[in-house]
Amino acid sequence: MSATPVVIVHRDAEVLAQAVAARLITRVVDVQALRGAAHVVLTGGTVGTKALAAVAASPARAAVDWSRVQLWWGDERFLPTGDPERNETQAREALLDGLVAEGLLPAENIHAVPAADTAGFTPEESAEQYAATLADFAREGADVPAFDVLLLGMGPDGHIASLFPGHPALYEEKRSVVGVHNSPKPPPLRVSLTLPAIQSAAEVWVVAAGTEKAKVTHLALSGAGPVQIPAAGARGRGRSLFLLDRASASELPSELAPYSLS
Ligand SMILES: O=C(O)[C@H](O)[C@@H](O)[C@H](O)[C@H](O)COP(=O)(O)O
Repeated sequence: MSATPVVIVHRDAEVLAQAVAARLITRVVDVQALRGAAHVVLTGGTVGTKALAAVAASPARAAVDWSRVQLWWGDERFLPTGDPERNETQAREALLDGLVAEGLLPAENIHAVPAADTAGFTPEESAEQYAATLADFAREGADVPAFDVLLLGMGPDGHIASLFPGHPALYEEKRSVVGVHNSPKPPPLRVSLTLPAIQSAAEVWVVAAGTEKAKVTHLALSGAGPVQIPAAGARGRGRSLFLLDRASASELPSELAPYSLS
């Protein structure tokens, strides 16, 4: 796990989304120049979805070889296929369906978490199926693919993916994916990558905006434990980034974001 996250603060949520999009395109282009294929883990939430829309609108997206990008999700809301509240549906609308329609992204590169109408009746069944698909693409000896970049939104309580403060999923050490019940953020049933799966990624980027995230951003960056503040466990093997707007960074002491705050 990488040590100290790098904090980058942008003027507002709009600029943040544009900057995340530019950074994502560049990261995928760099990975593809080295290895050809890239594994990208998407997030639900406002900034994450806005960033995908910004990728869709960017002429630089043509620099990516989408046929060699495998797309995953860090978590999913356990709802039927096509439900507008599914993270998959929102990402498809923002970016993925357009890329597929243009013939750039093969539909089979989109690895959605199995929906409530296809996975049987429980989030656990969906989690098991998703874990099996991840394992199919894993490197030898691992249970998930070598994620090149893993995006995470962050809730005002410090949750990332569908890992909520104090929930049993945070203690999971073996499985890569778990079913989640009683989520405080609707809907109550969800499916989530676990911390070990998240922390196996080469790069983990937390994207957050708004004053309601300011307190928890500070806690996540100042030594809190991941059971109390899951975002404190948002660390990649190589690099961890907190990509923020000024509002969410407003309670950070200047030593945590020395150059970006105005
Ligand atoms: O399915 C979800 O709801 C998430 O993936 C969740 O972890 C989200 O990313 C955060 O709650 C931030 O969401 P906002 O950016 O909308 O606050």
